[in-house]
Amino acid sequence: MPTWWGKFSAKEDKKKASKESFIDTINRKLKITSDDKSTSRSGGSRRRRCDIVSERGSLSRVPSRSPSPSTQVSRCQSFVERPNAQPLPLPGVHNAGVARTNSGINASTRPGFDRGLRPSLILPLPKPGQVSNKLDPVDAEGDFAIASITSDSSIDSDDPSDSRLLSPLTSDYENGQRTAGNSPSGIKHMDQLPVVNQKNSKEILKPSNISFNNQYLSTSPKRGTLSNHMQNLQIPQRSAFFSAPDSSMSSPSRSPMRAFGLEQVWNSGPCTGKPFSDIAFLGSGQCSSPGSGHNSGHNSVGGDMSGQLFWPQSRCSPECSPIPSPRLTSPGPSSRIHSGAVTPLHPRAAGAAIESPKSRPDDGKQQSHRLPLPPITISNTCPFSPAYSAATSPSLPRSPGRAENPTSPGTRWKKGRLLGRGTFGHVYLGFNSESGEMCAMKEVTLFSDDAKSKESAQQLGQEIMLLSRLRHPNIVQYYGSESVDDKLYIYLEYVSGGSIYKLLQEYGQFGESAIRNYTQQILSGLAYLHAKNTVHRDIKGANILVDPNGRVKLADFGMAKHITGSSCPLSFKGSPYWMAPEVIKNSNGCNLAVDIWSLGCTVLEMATTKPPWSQYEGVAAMFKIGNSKELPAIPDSLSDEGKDFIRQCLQRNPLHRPTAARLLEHPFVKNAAPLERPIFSADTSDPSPAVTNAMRILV
Ligand SMILES: Nc1ncnc2c1ncn2[C@@H]1O[C@H](COP(=O)(O)OP(=O)(O)OP(=O)(O)O)[C@@H](O)[C@H]1O
Repeated sequence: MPTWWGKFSAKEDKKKASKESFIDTINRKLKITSDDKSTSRSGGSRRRRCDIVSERGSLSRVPSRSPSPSTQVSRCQSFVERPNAQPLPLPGVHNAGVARTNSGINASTRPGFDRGLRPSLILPLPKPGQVSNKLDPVDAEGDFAIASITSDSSIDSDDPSDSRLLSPLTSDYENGQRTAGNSPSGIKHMDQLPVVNQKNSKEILKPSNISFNNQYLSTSPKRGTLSNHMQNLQIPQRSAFFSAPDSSMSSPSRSPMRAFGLEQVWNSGPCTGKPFSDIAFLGSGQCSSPGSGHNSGHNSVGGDMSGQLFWPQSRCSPECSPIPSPRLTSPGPSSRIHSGAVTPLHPRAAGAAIESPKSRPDDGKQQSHRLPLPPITISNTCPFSPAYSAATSPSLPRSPGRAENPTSPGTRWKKGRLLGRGTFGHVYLGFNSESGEMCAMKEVTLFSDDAKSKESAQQLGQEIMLLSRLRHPNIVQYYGSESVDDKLYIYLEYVSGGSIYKLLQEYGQFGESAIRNYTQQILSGLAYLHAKNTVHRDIKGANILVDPNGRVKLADFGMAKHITGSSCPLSFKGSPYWMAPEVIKNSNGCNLAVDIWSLGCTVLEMATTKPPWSQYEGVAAMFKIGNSKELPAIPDSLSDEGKDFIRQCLQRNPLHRPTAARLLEHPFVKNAAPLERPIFSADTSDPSPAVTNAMRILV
């Protein structure tokens, strides 16, 4: 006769079996080594010291940060790329340790998986001659573009194939890109990027000798010219140890939500109460505001899932927020899941960190490639003006042919205040004193003695590779890059309004009109991207920037991937709350459709300030996304069109999700009214109603 206990046990067993099944799925995907973890932890504290120094040297206001007991950082990790997976612990086993707050439990004291997760995969550093006989520009480029050691999809690194896929919209920008050139004056190709010196593990990266497994890469869209551009940059062959986003070696990234490993899942808050971690990669800032547009990078909590799978309970202002860093309290929405080791602070880190943010000394330059000139602003930049044309880019890199000011690039762009911190480094405002123009300078410090740095270099290379091929008003424009000492600078279009995430934190949820408009612009960017067979894989509020005119720009292409097949094995990448179920479950699907799911989450984020299922934490959230058949709650305040749009995006079967181009026809975005912005007439005899009203009040 069954007892109450027997019934309870049966029920529990059933639940457990369900969880185990889900966990097994994750387990197959996530395989990380404890070595990485310990490295990351030890690196974390050092990283903090570095940041302190760095922040002192910066003119930017820097948010105060409390010490984080957790230092583990990880980067996106594909499950399938971890051949030596450790078995996942069952959720129930560790639930006792679940805590949302910073418990102070650190890696060394945390019981459980650390001991069980012995390093099972130690990837060797590349040897100088390792792949010298495998030089294949196509593959090399592909490696950079795919950055996946497991993907079946081949990389179509040249754009001719892309052009065949271009929509009319795409073509406009593609043409623009080609006529203007991918390499505006002074823009540094990948072949000019710093090279990881593999000969001496202690040696700082020198621009002249960066090599990624002796393969070369060029951002040039023309393969035929690769050889002419590949003097310096060498990239890893496929499956080499530093295939950035998909590599089994985690990136030093700080952004927590992009990638994660099993260990992180189970050592995360829900399981252990482990607080959020910092990332120890030099140059990667300790942002305090998750996803905030300024000085926060986005949130980037370190790699542990505790930092990745908690929705922030408190919000921080973008700069110098008095609120404790979300790293300590929550991972922030833009966190990516990470796995693997954290780069320890390089001995030279402090020196590098204390440099003046005001300007870069020219005498330290290893290379003096001509920098791209600041963008030329052209008229009609307001996307909401009736005359706005999608084919009109607000800013274009100057013509490569311009010969003015052939001096060192450092004399043109001066590093200004800190705009934000991301996975790979700090983003500063760049100012050209000659022209008065601005850009966003992403600064990354590269060291050769750390696998994560190398992986970061590769991932940045991928981002550069992808971005340099894109030209669209709703995608942040890449201007170029250069190396200075052991730093790599990437120059991007400056988008001053910050991220959607930051705006949501500061001003609350958006009205439907703004949501429609922003969604329409995001979709335009996605339709362009998808037409080029490129999937962003990290669409979320924190990665979408807004300029003062309300123009929306997709940013942060560190997770993006160019695919040629109709589908390829999905990598476990992204930010969990925005991650499509098929990604969590690692089932086959249409890769491009993962962005559509994330877009649906982002629409919900704009409407509620939070992504769906943010009420769940850690594994529970992933379980919900991956296994539940439910739709997340859609606010009643949204119109029926809005609700339908979200439902279309959040279809669990990726094949059922409409394409971005199709969604542009959805009434929710098709009927989007341009945001009103009063344009004052120069004729003072006819003041606008707003001015009249203000004068009336004053009188
Ligand atoms: N073009 C830009 N204009 C203005 N601010 C920017 C720009 N690019 C980045 N930022 C700021 O810097 C922060 C970090 O940038 P970004 O997200 O590109 O870095 P990342 O290292 O790729 O981040 P992640 O941690 O998501 O990988 C952003 O949140 C934003 O605040």
